[in-house]
Amino acid sequence: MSTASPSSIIPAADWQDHSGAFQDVLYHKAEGIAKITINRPQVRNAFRPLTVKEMQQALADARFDENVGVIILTGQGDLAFCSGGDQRVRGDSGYKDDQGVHHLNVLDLQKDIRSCPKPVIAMVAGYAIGGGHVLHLICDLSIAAENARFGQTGPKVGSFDGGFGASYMASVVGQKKAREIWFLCRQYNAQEALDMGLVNTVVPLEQLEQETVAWCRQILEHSPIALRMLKSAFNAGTDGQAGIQELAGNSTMLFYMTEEGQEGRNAYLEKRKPDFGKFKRQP
Ligand SMILES: CC(C)(COP(=O)(O)OP(=O)(O)OC[C@H]1O[C@@H](n2cnc3c(N)ncnc32)[C@H](O)[C@@H]1OP(=O)(O)O)[C@@H](O)C(=O)NCCC(=O)NCCSC(=O)CCC(=O)c1ccccc1C(=O)O
Repeated sequence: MSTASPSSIIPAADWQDHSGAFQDVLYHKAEGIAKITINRPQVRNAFRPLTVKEMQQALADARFDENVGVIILTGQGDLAFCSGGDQRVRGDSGYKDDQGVHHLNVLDLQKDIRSCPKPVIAMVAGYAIGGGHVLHLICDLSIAAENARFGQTGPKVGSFDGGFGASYMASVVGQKKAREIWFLCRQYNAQEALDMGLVNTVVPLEQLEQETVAWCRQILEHSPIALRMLKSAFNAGTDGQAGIQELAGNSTMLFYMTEEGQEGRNAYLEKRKPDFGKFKRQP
């Protein structure tokens, strides 16, 4: 079983361990909150293909667990949220797994986070750099500790994220700032990140989880369907056809839940003509 290294962040919930056989990830649940923690502090929580695969598995579990309403994504320890792809296993066309197969599977994880119908909150202590910065960026909310530092390194290390990392970043911080972040590869402190709208709030390191869990508890008081619709509505504006598909899929789900939608199914199964005449045409 995975173990956690010491941290000065005060635990804020009675977390139950669901890490199972995960090697690179810790996975906990409490009070309707799922917490996915990248557990590779020795490399500032850089991800390798296995890390990403386990994060996808944990995220899928959280998505399909009816008792979970909100998901926290974080990194183990005080020093880093995530420092991006593990450069030690970077091959010539992606990141190598134990079999030597090359992956860029963090792109799949990004899509999973965007399309998860539950709010995903990045809880950031220390560095969120490179692909790690993109991970926090694409979360619905980001809560930063005072020691958080943000930035891209792609053009320095021979990489770039031309997907969410470019266009979605520009929609969050503006075109000029996004180009500055990528072209100059500077690091930004938590206050600077707050000022440019990259994070929602900044708190002392020790209080990071308390604040994040307080936000989760407040979200959990609210309508799951309203939250789901809002997330997909926000994504529809930024995530292209995939974003529109999510919003449309949620509309279909809501229609299935109506008597009118069910009349079509029932009529088919009962081999009769559907009676849609009994339903009002709303103005
Ligand atoms: C994060 C740092 C700024 C932290 O600095 P510091 O606190 O001084 O610690 P260090 O002494 O540098 O690091 C400690 C220890 O960790 C190792 N380490 C840190 N980061 C990595 C890493 N990313 N890979 C491998 N190892 C790492 C470091 O070497 C040290 O080990 P020792 O054994 O003690 O030497 C600083 O560490 C730093 O700048 N790190 C590198 C950041 C970086 O450039 N990351 C990669 C960016 S590229 C990327 O993430 C691509 C991701 C991707 O898969 C992708 C693919 C396709 C499209 C888009 C993407 C995408 O961007 O998402």
